[in-house]
Amino acid sequence: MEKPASHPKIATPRTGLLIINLGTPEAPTYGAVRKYLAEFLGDPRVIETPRALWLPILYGPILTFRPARSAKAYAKVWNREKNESPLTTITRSQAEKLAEKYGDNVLVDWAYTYGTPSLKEKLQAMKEAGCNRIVLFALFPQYSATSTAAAYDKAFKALAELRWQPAVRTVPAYYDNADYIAALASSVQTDLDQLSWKPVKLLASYHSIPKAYWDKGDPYPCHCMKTSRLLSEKLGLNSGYLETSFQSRVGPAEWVGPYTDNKVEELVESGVTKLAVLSPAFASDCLESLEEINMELRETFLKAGGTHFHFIPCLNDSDVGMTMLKSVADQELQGWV
Ligand SMILES: C=CC1=C(C)c2cc3[nH]c(cc4nc(cc5[nH]c(cc1n2)c(C)c5CCC(=O)O)C(CCC(=O)O)=C4C)c(C)c3C=C
Ligand SMILES: [Fe+2]
Ligand SMILES: [Fe+2]
Repeated sequence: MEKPASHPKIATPRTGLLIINLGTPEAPTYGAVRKYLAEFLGDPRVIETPRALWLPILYGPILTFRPARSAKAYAKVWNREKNESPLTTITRSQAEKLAEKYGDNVLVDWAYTYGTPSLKEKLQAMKEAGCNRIVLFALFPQYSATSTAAAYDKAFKALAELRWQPAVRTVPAYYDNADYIAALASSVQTDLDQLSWKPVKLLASYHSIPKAYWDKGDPYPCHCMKTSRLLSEKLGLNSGYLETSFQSRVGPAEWVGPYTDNKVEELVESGVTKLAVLSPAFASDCLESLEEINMELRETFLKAGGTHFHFIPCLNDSDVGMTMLKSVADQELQGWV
């Protein structure tokens, strides 16, 4: 048999853990947001409309008008000190804290489905660092084709370009994982204990998806409902104290409801003046929690007649959050470390 001209380099074998978040623009500017939205909204996992119909709309009105509006929103929450999006600050910190927890046993890194650092560059770097086994961990607690599958699809596309692929495992959604529910419950309890007032209601607001995707079998809304139910049970709340709603809808089509802004107005009408809101669909605070909930929704609630509003931050890089993320990752690392 003919031998190759030279053998491929063989690094010391290692196991890698790549945490994946959605992605974010590189600057709160029209150009940077346009670039980010073009990649994100160009993904058929996110917008399923046939390309021939969707692309003229995307590259016409959407990418002409939306970047300005979104850039303004990003500017309100931008991390000025580090000149980066809050999603980047938090996701990086989550990866650093996981790396500390695993020490030399696992090479931990992070990447985005859309934008930079990309899955392609990080998978390539991990392979070059000797990772012959890689666990991909999409941080979305509830599964959706639009978030979880989109992330893993992008990773597999990058792997398809490698001649010598690592062995790969993917972390499943953890919407009902006991450690996730316990971490959420602990963060809610800690926050509520620090308030000088008691909320009349607790609202769990999840990012929505188009209703048609649910009708076609995306389990995301069911996962959200289950997270809410388990959280309510874990906290020992009276039935109906924790309500669930969906935010961040885009465009005129029907999305899964009830819509958070309508829900909040209804709550005020029914006499709820003190409200606490959490965002269990995000592992890390982002534009949708920091601006849409903590700024816009707060204003909606107060304008409608509410008196007290509190936003409970996402688990982020908190101690309970990091212990939970490690426990979820550990399940897929079994036998590899
Ligand atoms: C239009 C289709 C969209 C679907 C479907 C969708 C699903 C979805 N998104 C997240 C998580 C995040 N989305 C974020 C921002 C964001 N989402 C959309 C659209 C869809 N999302 C847009 C256009 C944007 C950008 C902001 C805007 O212009 O309004 C973010 C925040 C990112 C950040 O930079 O901070 C997150 C996180 C999930 C979990 C999900 C499905 C379950
Ligand atoms: Fe989104
Ligand atoms: Fe939004």
